[in-house]
Amino acid sequence: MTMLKDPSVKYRSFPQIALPDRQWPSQVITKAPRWLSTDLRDGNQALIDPMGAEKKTRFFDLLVEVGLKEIEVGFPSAGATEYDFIRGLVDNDRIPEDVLVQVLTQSRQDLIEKSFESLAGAHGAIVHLYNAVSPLWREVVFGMERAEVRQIAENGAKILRDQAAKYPQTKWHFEYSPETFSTAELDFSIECCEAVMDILQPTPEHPIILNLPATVEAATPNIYADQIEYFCRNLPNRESAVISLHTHNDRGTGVAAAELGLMAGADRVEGCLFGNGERTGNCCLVTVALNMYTQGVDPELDFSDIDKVIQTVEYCNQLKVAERHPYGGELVFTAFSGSHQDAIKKGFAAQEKRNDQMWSVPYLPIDPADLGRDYEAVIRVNSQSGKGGFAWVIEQDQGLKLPKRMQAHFSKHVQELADQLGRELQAGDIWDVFRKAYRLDAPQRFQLIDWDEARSADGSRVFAGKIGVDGKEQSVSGRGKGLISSVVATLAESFGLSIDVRDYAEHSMGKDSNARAAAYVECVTPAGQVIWGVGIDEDVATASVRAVLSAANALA
Ligand SMILES: CC(=O)SCCNC(=O)CCNC(=O)[C@H](O)C(C)(C)COP(=O)(O)OP(=O)(O)OC[C@H]1O[C@@H](n2cnc3c(N)ncnc32)[C@H](O)[C@@H]1OP(=O)(O)O
Ligand SMILES: CC(C)C(=O)C(=O)O
Ligand SMILES: [Mg+2]
Repeated sequence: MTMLKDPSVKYRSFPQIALPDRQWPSQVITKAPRWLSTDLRDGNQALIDPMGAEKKTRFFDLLVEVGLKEIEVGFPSAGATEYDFIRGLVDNDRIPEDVLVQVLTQSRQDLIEKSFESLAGAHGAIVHLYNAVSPLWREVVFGMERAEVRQIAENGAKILRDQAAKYPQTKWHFEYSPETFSTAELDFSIECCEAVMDILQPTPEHPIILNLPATVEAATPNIYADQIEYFCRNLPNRESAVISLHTHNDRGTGVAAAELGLMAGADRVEGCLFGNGERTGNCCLVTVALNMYTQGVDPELDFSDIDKVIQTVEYCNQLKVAERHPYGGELVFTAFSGSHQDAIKKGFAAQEKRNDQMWSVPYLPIDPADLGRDYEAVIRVNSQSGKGGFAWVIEQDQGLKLPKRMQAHFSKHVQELADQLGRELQAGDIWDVFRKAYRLDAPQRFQLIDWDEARSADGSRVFAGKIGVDGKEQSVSGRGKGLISSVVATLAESFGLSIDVRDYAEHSMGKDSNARAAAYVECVTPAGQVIWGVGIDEDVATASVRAVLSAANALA
């Protein structure tokens, strides 16, 4: 088998929805929807090894901590593991007052009874009934016509109603999913939902949740939005229903579909953290929530320690969160490439200068600190990196703020090593290159031992130093207009070294009393060779003497 030249002989395009006056494209998401996590149900049913009680409990606690108020905790009729976990939550009083747990059931008497039994005694709970409604499922799975499929829903709804009456100590809520909604005829989905509503008699005060799944994502997300808007506009007694979205990610647009579905009038979103779930997964709740957050809308979910969330999710699912997963992936705030690094570095500097709260840094749609991430990993270095990146790393790692022109000079050294090693460079690698490139480690030909300075009546300065020259101490001196020029003069007079200082910069490293200073000199030889020297010392003046000697050592 190979891919077909004409796939239309095998696959049909999805038909457009007749909704010429659609309103959703001009809507904006301005508030958080109701969220439901189905990690412990849809997510769990898709795992290689479904969670046991210990993992489910950890996940449940995490969801509560993140702020989920509706949590689908399982499929109680699936077996003892599920049932016991859910009963345990109730019996051990693990469900906070403001949290509703939800369970899923097929429309079968024994399964529904088991589901109610699992939750009886909870302060409140949602029982979620589903049956597939689309033509393929009707034909292949049920072998039924429309009316018979609607009857499945009606039968289930009646059992829900009767079971709820049997356990009056719990405040029951009902959810109905016309499973495969997105591939079904809209009028038939509405017909089934209406039939269920007729039996369960929801009111605006006690509405039913109608969950409209893209069980298998089959079209572009605008089609799903059209379907949701059409459904909302044509459902009788709309005000007695909470419209819920349940998207899957088969085409990679589960999040987009949920967002457009909200614009189309939905009230609630079902999904999983980091998009676990059947096949390509459910809509990722973290992404939808943080997309909202980066538009200035409070999602009412807290991901301020996202790494902790990931740790628990990975442990419970035994699946890794991908490195490039929106917001959570290990690499999503990391730039390796030079032009991105340059822009980010400038962005941080501009942000600091502006000193206001508005976030506006190139290539970073969100402040990593809001998610509990530090800035260390924002720039990482390999052969694709540029001077801004190297300078950032050395500033973060060593507190050295290289002058702009020196960054370009240093860059050549780092690039050479990156190409040579063909791997990412760690901060330690870059610091090694720096020390070597600017001759910071002994032995060097000229080594500063001690120095002093005197001022003459004419304002000139006399540098008097003890310098180790090839390991032997030598007393030398020279006169200049300032400290640096007097050291340059000393080098010329005592060793015949001729250099011109073209640029000089210094800064303190750190703020406390142990702070050191760094000095940088850009020198030119009579032959036009450009040399950078670096000096680091507790004393700023000594740092500049060292910087000149570091340059001189390049000529030694
Ligand atoms: C889109 C979704 O995610 S739906 C949720 C899916 N999740 C799960 O299935 C996980 C938990 N499921 C289970 O543990 C089991 O499937 C159980 C306990 C629910 C049922 O087990 P079993 O009855 O042994 O098997 P199975 O699931 O194959 O049942 C298939 C039968 O249910 C029928 N069925 C399927 N869905 C429904 C439904 N929503 N309502 C009523 N009957 C249904 C099928 O038509 C089929 O009937 P048939 O035997 O007459 O052909
Ligand atoms: C049971 C339903 C809601 C489901 O998971 C789906 O259709 O994807
Ligand atoms: Mg699903």
